[in-house]
Amino acid sequence: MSFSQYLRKEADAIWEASFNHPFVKGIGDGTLSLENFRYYVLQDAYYLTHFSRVQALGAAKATDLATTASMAAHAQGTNEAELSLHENFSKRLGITDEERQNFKPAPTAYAYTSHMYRAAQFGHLGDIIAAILPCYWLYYEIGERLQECSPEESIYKDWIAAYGGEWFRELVEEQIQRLDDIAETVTESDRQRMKELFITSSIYELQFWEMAHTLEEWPFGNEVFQTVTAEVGEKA
Ligand SMILES: Cc1ncc(C[n+]2csc(CCO)c2C)c(N)n1
Repeated sequence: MSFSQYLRKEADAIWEASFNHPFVKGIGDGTLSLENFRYYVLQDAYYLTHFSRVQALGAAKATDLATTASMAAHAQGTNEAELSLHENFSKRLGITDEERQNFKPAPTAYAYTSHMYRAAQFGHLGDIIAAILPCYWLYYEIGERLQECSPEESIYKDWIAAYGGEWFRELVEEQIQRLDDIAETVTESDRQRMKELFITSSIYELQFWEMAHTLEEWPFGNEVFQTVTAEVGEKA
């Protein structure tokens, strides 16, 4: 069994919980409220900004030029593909620039992106791929599972179409192959760490749906977050 297949198996119960989460089910059957989806879109735009930076850190950590170029292309792709999807949704959902400027990430969005930066800070390219692969792969499997669904809400139809598409499968397969190639050349303790990063990201993916389902907020209010961001010079 390949390393990626092994990780997929180990994460199966967590992924099943994502497939069955009311937010995901609600996209499929169209019962998800637009208030929750709107909240998700705002949090996800924040997530994607940082995801793209982590991909770029992967480009910097690669040890051959072809991989550097490919990871950089992925970082650019996140901006083009994902954020253009978001721009489209934002217009349709009436999200204003002011709302974006005053936006504060919820605890889970902050924790998930922090987890990916941790992999990038302390790990090698294999750690970064292990931490970001569930984002690609889980969304692809969700897209596949929802292909047959035809929710009345056209925003949800477009969301399903985006992740079930062929262009997306190629991106996912490329990153799976990269993970398996790296896994063959590293030590057992490296593989153990990569597994933990993959599982942790899988759990955060599940928590991300839950965050949007519950419209999660910071205890004591979002103002607390202004102090956190001021400390680390956060701009995004
Ligand atoms: C929380 C969260 N997780 C995964 C994705 C999906 N995604 C984000 S970047 C990327 C790779 C390039 O498209 C993919 C598949 C998302 N949007 N939000």
